[in-house]
Amino acid sequence: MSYEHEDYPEDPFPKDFGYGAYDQDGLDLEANASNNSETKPRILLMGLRRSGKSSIQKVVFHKMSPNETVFLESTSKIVKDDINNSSFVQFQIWDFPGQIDFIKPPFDSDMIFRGCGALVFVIDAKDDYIEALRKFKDTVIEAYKVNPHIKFEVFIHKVDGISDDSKMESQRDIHQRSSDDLSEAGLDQIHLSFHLTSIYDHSIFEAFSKVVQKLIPQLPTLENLLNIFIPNSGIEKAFLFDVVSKIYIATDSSPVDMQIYELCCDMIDMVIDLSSIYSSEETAFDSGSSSLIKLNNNTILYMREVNKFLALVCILREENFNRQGVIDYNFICFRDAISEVFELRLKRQKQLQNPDQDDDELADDRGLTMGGRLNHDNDAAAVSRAP
Ligand SMILES: Nc1nc2c(ncn2[C@@H]2O[C@H](COP(=O)(O)OP(=O)(O)OP(=O)(O)O)[C@@H](O)[C@H]2O)c(=O)[nH]1
Repeated sequence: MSYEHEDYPEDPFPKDFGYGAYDQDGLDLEANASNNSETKPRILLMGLRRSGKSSIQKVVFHKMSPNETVFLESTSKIVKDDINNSSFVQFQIWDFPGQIDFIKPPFDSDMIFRGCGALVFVIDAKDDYIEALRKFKDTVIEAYKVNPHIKFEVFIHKVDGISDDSKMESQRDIHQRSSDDLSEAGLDQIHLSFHLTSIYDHSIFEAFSKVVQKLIPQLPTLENLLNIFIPNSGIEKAFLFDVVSKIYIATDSSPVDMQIYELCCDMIDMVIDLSSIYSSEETAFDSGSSSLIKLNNNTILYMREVNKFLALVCILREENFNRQGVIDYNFICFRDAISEVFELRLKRQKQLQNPDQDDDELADDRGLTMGGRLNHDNDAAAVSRAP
């Protein structure tokens, strides 16, 4: 993970300065559009001042403790953060200062929104949100004009300490008002999702998981693999975690129970903490990493490393763990399938960067997609071959 700043000059709006048009080295980013980091999907964090944007980014991606965020200073420049946790989790987060007017020059909306995958708009639920909704509407209208494929994600934030009833009421009201505003503007068809979040619990990780998942083109394949793996292994639920950020990049199709998700996050924290104490390696998480926790309700949490960045955490009934051999065998099939998806993705990325690649290589890729073991049925067969 790297961290980049884009310093504002003395005058925040000099004529030749468009937001984001230049990186910290003064390079013209548009001219460098083929540069790898610039072709990564971009997640924009926008919202009014002090709504909690920087706190979210620091807590989720930089392991800052929520209490420390009270000391964060107001953001005065766009902060770009490159997230390179794994081949699946690769994007840039741009944290915008709350005081920026996202629609008026010199804000270069064309440049900002064109490469954007998701726009996270943070609304402080503890504050009066009418002004925030007005800004949200203006931002969506402008962003949609430039890029109709953007996913708009509203985080109704700081809901800690608010009763469940008030949370639901705020969500209903914000949903209603923003949908009305946008349909008035003729934008009924946009992709709009709402999440109740707080940095003081796991809701922010859950919400970010959903945002990131929508940017992973291989998500349906990963979900299919999990849907095949689980019933054949006597497992109730499984999450594929990005270990560094604790966001889950895929899960099977059964509903997500927040308490189970929190237990899985805690398990990952515990494994990483213990491994860093006892491991002499630079990376505490390696191919031998696995962990088993028996809960007092006859349930087991079982974690296995998938690769350096990904872990599979499964929840199953204690009696089903008697057949650990089956689970481990099926897990190896699952892990192999994931690495094939990885390879395919890398090939595709190379291809995008080098569109002149010859046709034979293209044909190879198509063969892998159609005939490789990632084919749903083939994998079912592979998994059910388990002893
Ligand atoms: N109670 C509560 N406070 C939060 C939460 N998230 C952030 N805060 C607090 O909100 C304040 C503002 O947070 P920032 O992250 O600086 O807000 P920002 O949107 O980046 O602000 P600007 O940089 O001015 O645009 C800080 O004191 C945080 O501790 C949350 O989930 N719950």
